[in-house]
Amino acid sequence: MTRTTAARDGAATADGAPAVVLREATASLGGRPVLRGVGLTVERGETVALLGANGSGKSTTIRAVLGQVPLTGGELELFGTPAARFRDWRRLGYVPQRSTAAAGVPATVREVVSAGRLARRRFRPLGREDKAAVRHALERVGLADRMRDPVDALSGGQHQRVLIARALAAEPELLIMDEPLAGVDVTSQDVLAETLRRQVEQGTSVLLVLHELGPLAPLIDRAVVLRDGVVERVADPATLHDPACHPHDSASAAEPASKIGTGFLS
Ligand SMILES: Nc1ncnc2c1ncn2[C@@H]1O[C@H](COP(=O)(O)OP(=O)(O)OP(=O)(O)O)[C@@H](O)[C@H]1O
Repeated sequence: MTRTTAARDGAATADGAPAVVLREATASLGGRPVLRGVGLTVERGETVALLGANGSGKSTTIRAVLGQVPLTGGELELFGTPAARFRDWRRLGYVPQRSTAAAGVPATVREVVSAGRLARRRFRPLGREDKAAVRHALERVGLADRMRDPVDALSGGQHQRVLIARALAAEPELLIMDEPLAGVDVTSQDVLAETLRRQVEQGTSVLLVLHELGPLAPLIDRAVVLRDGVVERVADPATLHDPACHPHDSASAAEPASKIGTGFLS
């Protein structure tokens, strides 16, 4: 069964509403409008990339989906429920930008990943099933052998893998990631791509902010390109390397389209 078919079949189940529907969403930060009418849908089982230049509103959009930035207008629905009534936040997993998470925290790899399971347990002690989920998540990202190490002893790419394992340990139905490849070497990028591919195969919906498509390109179902807080374009994966997808990328204006395959809006 193809991923698309799986998603379609998922949509036929009782709980088949899209993972995310954002309609005409507006939001302000520091008194300034940052989102100016963003529309975005992530169907069940779909992987959607948010692209756009620096400051276009990508992180703010996903923070709005996570309920961290209040909407001043428009609508947000999660799994078919208006955000104001949505309580099942454990269905969402979040991988923040690396620089903002777990830096300087005196914790082991296992403790950080276990934290991803705690919300699901409503902060009761972890049971056998939880511990197995933590180990499984660490195996997924190739760090099972480092679980007793302090997170501060890891490289940047390994650190990123820990944050992804933390989100995976909660077994989310929707995984939201903010620039998961930023500052990550090619080997770790490949590990992350493989981890994500297996997750998507199991039906997880994914919304992620990217600057570089890199090894994640084959996983992307749709790319939503933001500009100045509005959706400038929704691109089909087949056109992702089309220079028209990123008209504000100075490199794309200067180089032939065939050279743009390795980067996107960067
Ligand atoms: N806490 C804040 N207070 C005020 N303005 C903010 C705040 N956070 C972000 N902004 C502004 O909101 C706009 C959108 O920021 P956002 O982080 O969503 O952009 P982005 O597309 O994710 O950018 P980047 O690619 O640089 O990460 C920017 O102009 C930014 O300066």
